[in-house]
Amino acid sequence: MTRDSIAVLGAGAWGVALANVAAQGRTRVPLWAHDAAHVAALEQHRENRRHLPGLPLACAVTPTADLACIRGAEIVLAVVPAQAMRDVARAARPHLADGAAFVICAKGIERDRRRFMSEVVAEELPQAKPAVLSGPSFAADVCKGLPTAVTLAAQEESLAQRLCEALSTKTFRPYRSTDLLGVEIGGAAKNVFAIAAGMASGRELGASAQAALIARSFAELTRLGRALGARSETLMGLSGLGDLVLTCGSAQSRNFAFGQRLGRGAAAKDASGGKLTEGAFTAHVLVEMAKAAGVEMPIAEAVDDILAARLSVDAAIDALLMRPLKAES
Ligand SMILES: NC(=O)C1=CN([C@@H]2O[C@H](COP(=O)(O)OP(=O)(O)OC[C@H]3O[C@@H](n4cnc5c(N)ncnc54)[C@H](OP(=O)(O)O)[C@@H]3O)[C@@H](O)[C@H]2O)C=CC1
Ligand SMILES: O=C(CO)COP(=O)(O)O
Repeated sequence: MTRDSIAVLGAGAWGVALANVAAQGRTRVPLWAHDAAHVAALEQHRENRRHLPGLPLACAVTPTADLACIRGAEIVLAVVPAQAMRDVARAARPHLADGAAFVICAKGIERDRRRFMSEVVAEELPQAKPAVLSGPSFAADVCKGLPTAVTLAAQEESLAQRLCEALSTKTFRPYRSTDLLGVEIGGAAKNVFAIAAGMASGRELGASAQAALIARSFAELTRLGRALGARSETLMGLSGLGDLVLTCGSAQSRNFAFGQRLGRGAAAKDASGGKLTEGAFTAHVLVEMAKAAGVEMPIAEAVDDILAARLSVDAAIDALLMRPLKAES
């Protein structure tokens, strides 16, 4: 049986990790990067020294700066930062085959137009079948072949199943879903909550506070997800609770590490360490969406207020602790 052909857009840490997954059982996996110098470096070193040092590209992975590399691909994995997804999807439009699966692997919400990634793809790539891959999965873990499970959602269950088959390996295990929005909400929101968890760690608030923050973050995520039509089992699954627990509990997460630096007193503009922190881009639009849906998200709001310098970390902690006592929900 021939396997579906796969091309990957975006050659950062996650793009490389997923290209290596796709390379298993395939002889050629194009890996597109927007920067020709980056492509030359990938070809020369056979690794991404900036974003994923020490973890080599699989032999079948072919770096290229030519977007036409997606021509003929049955599955395209879109692994660029969320705020770049629209431009990349638009540029991909003339090259993408009719009916190809366009799998969103970014975790975030478009700030300017307040759109989920699946909405961006629907607007820019009418010929594509959108899908979403998300869940607890650090790129380095996946590249090292450590066991990982994710959710892979498409509108048609048969497509979700086909995508799971195309991407599963001995150690990378996708579970299928048809709840695209639920998967997207979990992936986008957990990055914002990971910043909050990192701040608590940076302020040394203790393990009890850390657990409370994760549980109350999950309550916020669930409230918003339900209001927007996500399914409970999705929110409680790998892409919701699973990724929230991973990202809020590990300094391996860039969002958590960013929050930790904020908690230790760094200014927001200096706290990323030069790394992509999707939660910082998503916090405000997430809060706006919650307000529009009439959903309370005090932890997400605190993160947004701190990032916009409307509130200090200590004032945000005090404000959260002084909220009126209420029933747990
Ligand atoms: N890393 C991980 O473990 C995981 C990441 N993700 C998600 O995957 C997405 C990508 O993250 P990740 O790969 O880790 O990030 P990285 O920062 O490692 O890589 C991002 C890549 O995208 C490139 N890029 C930046 N702007 C554009 C643009 N306008 N057009 C095309 N390419 C661009 C960057 O190039 P340059 O270096 O030139 O800026 C870089 O190669 C994020 O949404 C993240 O949340 C999801 C699961 C796991
Ligand atoms: O999404 C991730 C793990 O599932 C990666 O998290 P960070 O972007 O915070 O590093």
